[in-house]
Amino acid sequence: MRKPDGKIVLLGDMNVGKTSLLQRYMERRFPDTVSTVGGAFYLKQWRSYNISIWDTAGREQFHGLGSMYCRGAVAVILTYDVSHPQSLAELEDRFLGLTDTASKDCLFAIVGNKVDLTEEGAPEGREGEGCSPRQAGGGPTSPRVPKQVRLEDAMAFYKKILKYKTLDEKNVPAAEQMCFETSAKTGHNVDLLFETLFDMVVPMILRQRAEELSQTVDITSYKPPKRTRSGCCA
Ligand SMILES: Nc1nc2c(ncn2[C@@H]2O[C@H](COP(=O)(O)OP(=O)(O)OP(=O)(O)O)[C@@H](O)[C@H]2O)c(=O)[nH]1
Ligand SMILES: [Mg+2]
Repeated sequence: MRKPDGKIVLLGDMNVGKTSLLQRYMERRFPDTVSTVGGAFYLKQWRSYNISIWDTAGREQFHGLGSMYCRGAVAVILTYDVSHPQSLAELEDRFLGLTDTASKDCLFAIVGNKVDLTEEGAPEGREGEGCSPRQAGGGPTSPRVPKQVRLEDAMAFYKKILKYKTLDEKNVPAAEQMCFETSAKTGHNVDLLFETLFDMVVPMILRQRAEELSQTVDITSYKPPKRTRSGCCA
């Protein structure tokens, strides 16, 4: 298997729908999930590049693994549940620090999932596609509730991330481009999320490759230093 050219990591509290988002995108379905243990990854070929997408466990007991998964990541998807404000707060309190090991120009996407549960939710055109009978997280008849987390709150968090990373707003994608509301259940905005990120990380992968090449020593042009009689180098 060829080494992946870049790594994208999904982070967020348990139950926000990280595994479901990834399965919706990669397998085009919304199956029952079990709470993730440790982490798992999918490989996605995008143009001529291999991108690994890592699904991590949101459960507190696996927290320590998060920074390991983030090592060298070109993008991190910070996921919350639009019907649970605490899940957005957790991103700042518990998950942002885990991204310190990511690549220095790592991109951040903030994703509010389960928008189908809310009154403003996504159209359910793809409802039922590949769904299993349990349909956890609310079936077609479940009452819709007002959205608990506004997109503006996610955008404010994005700006806090830029501050935390001491990044200049002018040099990074705008909050409007990087904050998404999705539904793994209906598929709303799921392709848009992943494919926007893939397109954004390709130039980063190329830049990283160029940097690696420039750091490679060309041994054919290497000239050994002259030796003096005492055996020291001149
Ligand atoms: N209504 C609705 N339910 C969802 C959606 N995404 C996930 N769920 C449900 O939410 C629950 C948790 O989903 P997971 O994808 O397992 O959540 P997770 O973030 O991977 O959780 P951990 O692995 O424990 O960190 C499951 O019952 C899913 O069916 C969504 O977009 N809408
Ligand atoms: Mg999971």
